[in-house]
Amino acid sequence: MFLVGLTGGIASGKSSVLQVFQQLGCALIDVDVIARHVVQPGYPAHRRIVEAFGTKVLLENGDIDRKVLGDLIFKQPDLRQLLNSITHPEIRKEMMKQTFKYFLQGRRYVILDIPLLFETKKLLKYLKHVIVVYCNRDTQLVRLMERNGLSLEDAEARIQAQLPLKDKVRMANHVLDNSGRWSDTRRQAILLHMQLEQSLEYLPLRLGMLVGLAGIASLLYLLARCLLPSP
Ligand SMILES: Nc1ncnc2c1ncn2[C@@H]1O[C@H](COP(=O)(O)OP(=O)(O)OP(=O)(O)O)[C@@H](O)[C@H]1O
Repeated sequence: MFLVGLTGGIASGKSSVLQVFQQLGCALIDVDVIARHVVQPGYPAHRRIVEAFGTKVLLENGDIDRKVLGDLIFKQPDLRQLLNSITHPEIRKEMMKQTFKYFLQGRRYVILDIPLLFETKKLLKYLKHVIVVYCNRDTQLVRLMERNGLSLEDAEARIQAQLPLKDKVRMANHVLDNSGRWSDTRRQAILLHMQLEQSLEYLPLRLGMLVGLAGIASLLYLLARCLLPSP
């Protein structure tokens, strides 16, 4: 099995593209979903966030108020770092669990949806391929304003807070251009899936695992022969 990162810019079309991969039956790990999961009440990250930021970041039902927390960290990088230091280790643990589950299922590749892959860089070393969902800046701006009901100024500020999409494109192995019609993007995603599914890059890890298991089985057999009395 090998890991494929999927990233892009805000409102560039990552979630839409992921839905195509999902419809094709691909194994997906959605880092945003995990990030929401690990801060639910009762989880260690929830307790540590309340200790660090106070009860003002809580909704009445005890959930984290993502809007309040998001506004807080958007303007203060040191608070963003503090939040990351609480949530990232928990997110990584859950990602490893899900990756292992897919490995046991015999999947050839797994797509990890990591919106800020190039900004944080932490997971890059584990990825065999990186897909960037690109769209030109004007299209991105319009889609973001429409989807989030933002003013031009606010939408620009949010795009500005991320690495420019053009730089991400330069660091990608595969670029899905989502500037045009959705049917074009969908076709690009299907072709890429076929290419990844046919790749033999899943073999080294699978063979390594088989060799490892065969080694352990032989060792157990030899041990049993030495330790058990012969008939
Ligand atoms: N090719 C397309 N044509 C028209 N609209 C599109 C196209 N692709 C995506 N959209 C729309 O653009 C918006 C942003 O797309 P999407 O939510 O998939 O982006 P995203 O990269 O996941 O965003 P974010 O990271 O901000 O959550 C959505 O409203 C989506 O319906």
